[in-house]
Amino acid sequence: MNPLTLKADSIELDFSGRKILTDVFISCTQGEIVGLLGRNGCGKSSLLKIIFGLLKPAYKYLSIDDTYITTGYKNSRMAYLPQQSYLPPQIKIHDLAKMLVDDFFWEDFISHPAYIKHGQKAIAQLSGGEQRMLETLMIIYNKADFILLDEPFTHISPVQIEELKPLIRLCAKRKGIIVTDHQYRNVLDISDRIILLTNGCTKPINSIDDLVTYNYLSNIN
Ligand SMILES: Nc1ncnc2c1ncn2[C@@H]1O[C@H](COP(=O)(O)OP(=O)(O)OP(=O)(O)O)[C@@H](O)[C@H]1O
Repeated sequence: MNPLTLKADSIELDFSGRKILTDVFISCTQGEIVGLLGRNGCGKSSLLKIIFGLLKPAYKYLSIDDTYITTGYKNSRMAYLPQQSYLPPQIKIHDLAKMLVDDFFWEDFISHPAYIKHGQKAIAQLSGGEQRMLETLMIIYNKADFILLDEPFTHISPVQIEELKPLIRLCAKRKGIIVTDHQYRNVLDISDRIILLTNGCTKPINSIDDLVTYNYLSNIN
């Protein structure tokens, strides 16, 4: 089957007259990971919410394989990891996973050390990092064609980030993934392409020097 392509184009968002997004184009094809970088408050989370359908902008054009779609969440085309934890505190990980994880990935999920250790616990019994790891796994192992990840590495310790990155890469063999995180080196590591959001506009990044040119990095370190 041919890989599908998600496109988000001409997005315009303002909050109380303050322009946040003015000239946005981002695409993602199944099989690739697109890294979305940008300074605090530039609109990365807003953009992912618009694509998923949680935030209504003044204007947007969203399509999958050039067919217009109204929201990403409809028909389970997309799965979304929000910046803030989304899990209901009293539900057991195993029960949530049964609803979220695709059969294709079930064995991978239940053989992960985080599930083996915490699968029978309720969310409220987990630390912030344990929660983040499990909610990220449940999203990347969802059956959706496209995955939107807002800060998957936050609260996760370095060793576990190194374990998580190859799993995200592996999932991208079947899915298109858009990921944003302030741990830009981890984003660079796993991404096939980088898009920078700056002054409301998206800029394709061709080299790390571009990140300095656009004032995302102060120097290359
Ligand atoms: N519901 C809202 N009402 C008003 N302003 C908002 C709302 N949500 C976000 N904003 C503002 O819009 C801008 C973009 O916010 P957003 O959360 O998308 O940025 P971000 O790039 O994800 O930031 P960070 O990297 O700090 O998480 C910010 O200035 C924020 O204060």
